[in-house]
Amino acid sequence: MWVSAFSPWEALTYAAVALTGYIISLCAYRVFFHPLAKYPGPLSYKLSGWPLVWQAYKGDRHIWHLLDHDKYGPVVRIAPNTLSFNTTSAVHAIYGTRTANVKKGEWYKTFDIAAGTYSSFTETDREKHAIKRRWMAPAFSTESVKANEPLLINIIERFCESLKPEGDGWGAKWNAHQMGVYLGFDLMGALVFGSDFKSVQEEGNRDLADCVLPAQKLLYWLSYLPVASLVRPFLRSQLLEIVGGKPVRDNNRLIDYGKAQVQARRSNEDNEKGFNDAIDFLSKLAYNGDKKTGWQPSSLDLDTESLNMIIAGADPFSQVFTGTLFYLVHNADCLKKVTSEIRSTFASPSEIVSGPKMNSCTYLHACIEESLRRLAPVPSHVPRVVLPGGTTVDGTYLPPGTVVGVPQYALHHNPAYFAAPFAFSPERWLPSSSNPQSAIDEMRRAFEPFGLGVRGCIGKNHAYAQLKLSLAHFLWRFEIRECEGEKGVGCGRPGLGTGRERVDEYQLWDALGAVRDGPVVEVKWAW
Ligand code: HEM
Repeated sequence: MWVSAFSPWEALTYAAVALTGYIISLCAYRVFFHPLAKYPGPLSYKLSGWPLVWQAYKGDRHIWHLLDHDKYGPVVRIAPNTLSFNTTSAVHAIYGTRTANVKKGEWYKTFDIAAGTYSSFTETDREKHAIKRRWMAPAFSTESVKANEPLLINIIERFCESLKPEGDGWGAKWNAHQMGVYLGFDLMGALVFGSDFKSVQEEGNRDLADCVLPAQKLLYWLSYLPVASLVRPFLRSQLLEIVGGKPVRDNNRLIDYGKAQVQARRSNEDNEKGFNDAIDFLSKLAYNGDKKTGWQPSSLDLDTESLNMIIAGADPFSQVFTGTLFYLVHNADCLKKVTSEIRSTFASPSEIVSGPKMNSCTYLHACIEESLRRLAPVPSHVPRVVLPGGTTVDGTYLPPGTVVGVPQYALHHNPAYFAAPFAFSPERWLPSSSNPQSAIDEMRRAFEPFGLGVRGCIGKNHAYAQLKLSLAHFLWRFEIRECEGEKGVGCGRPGLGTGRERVDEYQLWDALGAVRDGPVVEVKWAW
């Protein structure tokens, strides 16, 4: 009866009016009455989360964070419910304190769920995460780093061997980004699975290593979709393989490789009886649980964690290894200093191991720190959600449900903390009469390439060991230069996009890690 009071046309008109009214009220609420209404930011960010999706899709989020902080100040509203801070006090309040009333939120849930469950990286429940972190700690201890070192050195030496030119002159050109990806994957394959991928040496073996970045890029922008929760259940489906294409298939291939490895461990009786002395992470994790609670990992936990470790470990390593080479070939003085330090410290490659001699290479360490600062390997805001009861950041109360974060790239280039922030200057990390230790300590508070606190990087010790060993072995053996005729690959340039004009800056396209290219280099045996 009631329905017949309206013609279809009238019903459609009323529905359109109601929808328009709803959208106008929502916009007005978000701009004028929302609890975050007082914070500055572009109008488009206040109205909707779609600008973030677009920035994530384009890989430019970190650049927009930096530009927005330059324009609007230390706190910017980057989405209706999200604030970005650019201060040391905020980074410690949000990530660094065990008592911070925040947790990882829904955003993380898209990443490795296709493998079956949440990993230590994506688990949002604080208790469950603490269990996983205790379970994984032995694999990431200092002893474990030392025990794995011969394995890593073997892979690094093979990497150097495969780059060695035939004669005394300069060898064939190679793309440092690509070779860095293969080295990173080979190192992590050995650590996580005990596998010898040989992706550096054999082109036919590069299939899996080539999967990491495209898969990460896809998951990154998908995770920002306002409808991400609707997409998640389909991540492992054939439908998404058709719609998402190669990146989805790549992600699934990585998962399948991990699953096969887990199954091999699970069906190995020696392993089960504890007879296997393999030191790879998976062997360590497969038959150990959390001693405190008695929790034991399921096969799904292992599938997911192995995927997580290979991605979380391989890509940032490659990024920093290649990025350091980029900044060294573009800064001849730094290259000269670091090579002479390495060659005068170690008499031969067989001496290049972790220990007092490596620790004495302070310039090498400073070059790595400076690359970590410039690259900011996880360059954008990684979000935390405020829990019931709210929290206070930089003197302002934030209500429960607010999403907060500090973008690494913006913080690492904040002139309030780093003088000449776009200069590559390892010297800033070394004490001298004009650079007292107290100033370095203060600067270090704004330096967070591995994150901070309970959700900070569990692989930090492994990462430093891998970076130092790889760079020291490589630079001991080789002279390196950018290839004539291929100069500028990886550099910024006018016309490349907003914020990408600096010619001496290694360009990253943010994908939680980062897509990048070059430099194209050639090497010569140094001895
Ligand atoms: C240069 C190398 C590396 C950098 C810059 C880096 C950076 C980071 C950052 C910033 C986070 C926190 C992310 C967040 O809050 O969302 C993180 C977490 C993590 N990283 Fe790394 N990482 C590196 C190497 C590694 C390696 C080698 C491994 C494994 C062997 C690893 C495993 C992990 C794991 C498992 C987490 C999650 C920790 C948790 O939430 O408990 N990372 N990493």
